[in-house]
Amino acid sequence: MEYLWLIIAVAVVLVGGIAGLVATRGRGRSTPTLDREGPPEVVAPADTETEAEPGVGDDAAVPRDTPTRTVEDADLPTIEAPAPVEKPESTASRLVRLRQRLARSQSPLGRGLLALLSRDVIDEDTWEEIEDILLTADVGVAPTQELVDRLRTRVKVEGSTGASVRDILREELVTLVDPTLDRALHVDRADGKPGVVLVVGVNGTGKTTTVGKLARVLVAEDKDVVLGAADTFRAAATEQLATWGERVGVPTVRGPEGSDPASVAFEAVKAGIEQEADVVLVDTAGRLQNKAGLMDELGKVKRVVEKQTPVSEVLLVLDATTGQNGMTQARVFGEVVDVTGIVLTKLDGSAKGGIVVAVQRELGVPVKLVGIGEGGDDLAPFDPEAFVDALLGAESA
Ligand SMILES: Nc1nc2c(ncn2[C@@H]2O[C@H](COP(=O)(O)OP(=O)(O)OP(=O)(O)O)[C@@H](O)[C@H]2O)c(=O)[nH]1
Repeated sequence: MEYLWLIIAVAVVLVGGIAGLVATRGRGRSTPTLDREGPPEVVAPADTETEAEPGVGDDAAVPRDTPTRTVEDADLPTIEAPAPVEKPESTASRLVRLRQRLARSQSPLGRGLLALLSRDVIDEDTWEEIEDILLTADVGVAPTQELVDRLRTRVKVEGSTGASVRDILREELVTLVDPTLDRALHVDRADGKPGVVLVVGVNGTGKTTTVGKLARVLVAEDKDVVLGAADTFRAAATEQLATWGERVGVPTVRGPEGSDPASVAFEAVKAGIEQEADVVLVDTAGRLQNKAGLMDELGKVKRVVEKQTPVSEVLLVLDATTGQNGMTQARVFGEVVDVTGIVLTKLDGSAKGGIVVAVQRELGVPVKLVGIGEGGDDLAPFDPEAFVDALLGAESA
C-alpha cells in the first residue's frame, strides 16, 4: 500500500513538471530564453501603436531579420588618432623672444631718448623733444613730467658722459615702470579648490587669444587647467577657445550661443572643482554698449562663480595699439570690477610701450603679462627690467 502511494506521488510530480515546462515555452514569446535548437522566433507585436510604456529590454523598433554577420563582414568603426598635444615653450625662452620683439617695435621710445640725452648740449629744445617722445609713446602727462624732472636733475648733477646717461635713463625708466609691484599671477589652488581667473576686456583686444596662450603657459608649468567659454556673445569665440584648449589637451566648458555667460562660468568652475584642476580660466564677453550693462554682466559672472570659490585674479586685457581708447576702457572696467592685473596685448605691433606706465597709474594695478604676437607662445610675464632693456636695445644689465 505504501508503495502504491509513493508511485502515485511520483506520477503527480512528473505530470506537474511536464505541464510547467510546456507553459514556460509558451511564454517564451514575451520573455526570451536561450533556445539551443534553432534561431529564436521573431514575433511581431500584435499592435505597434500600443499606448503602453516601454519596458526594460523592449526594442525601440521591430527587429529586422538580418542575416548573421561574421567579424570579417562587419564594418568596424574607424578610430581617429587624437591630435598630438603640443608642448608649450618654457618661460625662459619666451623672455628672450620678448626682448627681441620689443627691441624691434619700441626703438623710437628707448633709443630716441638715449640719442637726445647723449647730445653734447642738452638745451630746452632737447628737453621738449624728450617730452614729445614720451607723450607720443603714451607714457601720459604726469609720468612724463616726473621723468623729465628727475632726468634734468640727475643729468645736471651726475654729468652727461656717454655711459652714465644710459645708466641714468635705464634706472629712471625702471623706477617709472615700478619694479616693486607684485606681478605674480594668483593661479594656485586654495582651500582644496582651483584658482579662478576671470579674463575681461573689450572684444577684439585679444581676450580669447590671451586665455588660450595663458592656458599654454600654465600647462608648461604642469598645471591642470579648465577653460570656461563665457564669451557666449560670439559663437566663433567659443570655438576659438576650444581649439586653443585642444591643442594643449585642456577641456573647455561651453554653452550655446547667446546663453547666460554666468551659467557657463559657474559650470566651468564646478567642473574645475570636480576634476580637482589647479586653475579655471574664464573668458568673458566685453561688450561696452553701456557701463550699466557691462557692470550687470560681469558682476553676475563674478557673484555666481563666488558661490563656489573666490575669484583669485581678474585680468583686464588691453590692446597696446589703441592708445587713449585703451585708457578709457581701463577706466570703465576698473570701475565695474576689481581688476587685479593687466594684460597688454599687441605690444609687438606698437611703438607705444609707454602705455604700460599710464595704465598702471590709472588703475593702480600692475601689468602682469604682455602679448608679443599672434603665436601660441607669444605671451610673457611682464618684467620691468627686461622691458626697459628692450626699449634701450641693451643686453641684460
Ligand atoms: N600682433 C598681435 N596680435 C594679437 C595679440 N593678441 C591677440 N592678437 C590678435 O588679435 C585679434 C583678436 O584677438 P581675440 O582673442 O579674438 O580677441 P577677443 O578680445 O577675444 O575678441 P572676441 O573674440 O571678439 O571677444 C586676433 O587676430 C589675435 O590673433 C598680440 O599680442 N599680438
